[in-house]
Amino acid sequence: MTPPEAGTGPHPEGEAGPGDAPDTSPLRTVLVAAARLAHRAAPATLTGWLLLTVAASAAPVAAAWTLKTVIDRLVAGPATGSLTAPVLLLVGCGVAVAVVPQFLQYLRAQLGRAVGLRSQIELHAAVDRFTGIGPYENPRFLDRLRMARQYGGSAPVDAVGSVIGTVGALVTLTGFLGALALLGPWMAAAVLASGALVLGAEIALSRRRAAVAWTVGPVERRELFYSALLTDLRAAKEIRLFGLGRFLGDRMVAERRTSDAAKRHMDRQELAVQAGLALLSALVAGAGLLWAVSAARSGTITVGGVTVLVTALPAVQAALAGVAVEIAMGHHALLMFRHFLAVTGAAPDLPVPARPRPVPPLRHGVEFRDVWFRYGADQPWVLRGVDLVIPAGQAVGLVGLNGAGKSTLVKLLCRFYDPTRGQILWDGTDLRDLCPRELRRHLGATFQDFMEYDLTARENIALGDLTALQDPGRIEEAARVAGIHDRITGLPHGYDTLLSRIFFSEQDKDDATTGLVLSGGQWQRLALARSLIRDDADLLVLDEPGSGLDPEAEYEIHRRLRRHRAGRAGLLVSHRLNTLRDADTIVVLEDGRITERGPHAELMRRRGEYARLFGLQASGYTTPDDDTRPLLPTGAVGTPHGGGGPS
Ligand SMILES: Nc1ncnc2c1ncn2[C@@H]1O[C@H](COP(=O)(O)OP(=O)(O)OP(=O)(O)O)[C@@H](O)[C@H]1O
Repeated sequence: MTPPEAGTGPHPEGEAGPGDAPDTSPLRTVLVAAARLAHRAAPATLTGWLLLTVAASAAPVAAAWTLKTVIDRLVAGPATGSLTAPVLLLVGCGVAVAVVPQFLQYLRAQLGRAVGLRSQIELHAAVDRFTGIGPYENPRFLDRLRMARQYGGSAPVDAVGSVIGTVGALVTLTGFLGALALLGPWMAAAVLASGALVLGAEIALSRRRAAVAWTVGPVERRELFYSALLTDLRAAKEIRLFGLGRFLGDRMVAERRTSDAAKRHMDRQELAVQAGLALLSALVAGAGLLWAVSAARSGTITVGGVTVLVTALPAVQAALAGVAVEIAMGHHALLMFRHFLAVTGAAPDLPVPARPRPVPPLRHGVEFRDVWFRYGADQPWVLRGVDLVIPAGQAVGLVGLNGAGKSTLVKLLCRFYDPTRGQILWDGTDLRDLCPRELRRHLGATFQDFMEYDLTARENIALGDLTALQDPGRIEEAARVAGIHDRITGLPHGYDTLLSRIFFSEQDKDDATTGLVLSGGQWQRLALARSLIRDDADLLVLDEPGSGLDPEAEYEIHRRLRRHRAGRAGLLVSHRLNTLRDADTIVVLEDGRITERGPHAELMRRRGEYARLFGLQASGYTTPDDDTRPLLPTGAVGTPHGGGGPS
């Protein structure tokens, strides 16, 4: 059989996956999306922030002009009018300048919290929409996801804040620039020119900052990986045993040095540009001050005019610099927010029909029809033309060497990926035409790399079907079949014992029973119970369900599972061939191809790969002199017996 030419998935091989598309959406669109997110999160807070900012920005301008009036009236004498109203206005402006920033700070923090929460909800909803697990294996997508999580909450507030800040700065700027233009037009022009320079430089810097953040992303991810390894409990044993602490620590430090070097280079560029701009502003302000003093001496402007100039000059410069910084910050925030939009707006990883067909209870079986699969266009074929039927009510055992493609076949069956070529049919309907969520409700599955949840024993089991949370009977029944019921009832709080090393609350600290941890095999039984809780599952998929169990426990569990499986389809993967011997059909997968199939006895008679592996395993357990009869029950792991057994 020759391999097919191309993929048929939603992202034909070689094309970008979800969230992979380059960042090309116009910044205006990104800004509108950021403002909409902020508005969805806290509309009243956003409006309050905008109004107060305008008020706070107008106050210094009003104060400067009022001060000019007060000084000019003081200099000219009482005949020029009363001082009460302007002084009261001056006091009012002073109070506003002092108090409003505190409220602004509160409103910004409040908006930050609301947007942070909203963005987390929307991000997780977007990720939850992915049907398969392919995106999690795409490093580019993972980087984007990390950026989306990091900036999804803060970037919209920064972006909207920069617009509001710019509006505020423009209010101040217009007021003072008017004063400057009236008193010294050339000075206004010089200040504006230097402001434009600052603005251009800040935007260029912000582009550069965003590019640096994106390039150091993978470096930071590797650093995090090494750092997490160094503090991971599971890694701690090997790290100590093999003396890897220094080696991993050095790698972590090397990655940090690389990212630090890139950031330091960026900081130095920023320092040089900003120091130059600050010097330019200082020179312009100095020249303006000299001119104001000499103009007052010659009587061109009044003393009040000088005060307005002295206030306006730095205020205009500060406002211009403020506008530049706000725009640059907003620009940077928008560039970062694109990652969030790329994730939340990502195309589906696998195609889901607009009107999926209902998933009926399995009546005939699941069929793999000429299934070819590889993880990417540049990867080798993992499954090569697999034809396989798992009939309803029957068990199929799947056997093969490491890397033969067994777990991949299981992943396709759960529709975590679609076949690159060929079809998987549920009672004749392509899995791609069914609703994935509904399909999975018909499956019970235990994976090789099962999860250990830091939750109570009850929750650990009920996660397989949340409706069971209120039904202790179902949880206990699943635990019994998985052979973990007795162990759980012996725990300090029975099914309510927290299985975790994490303290979830302050009270937990004083509870000696918190932090209880099960053995590997016991965790595996819990995972098995989790998949068995779906008592209405039509298809049970067990990928190495007993790899962590002792032989007696595995024998016992397989005996119970046989009863539990009765009437439903099952796909059982195991390297311990003896546990599969009573499957209706055993299938041997070699390098992605099915090379043998049939019941145990027939395969043993055929003396092919299955018989060879079975014999190898059996001879590893017994020697001609061994007498195992009293030690293990009939049919237990490692004591193959019966017709067709190894000779
Ligand atoms: N996410 C992945 N991306 C790329 N290649 C993968 C991925 N997962 C598995 N593979 C490759 O696919 C092949 C089959 O792997 P699979 O896990 O299906 O084998 P298996 O038969 O279950 O092996 P084992 O008995 O060791 O569990 C292997 O060569 C593996 O390297």
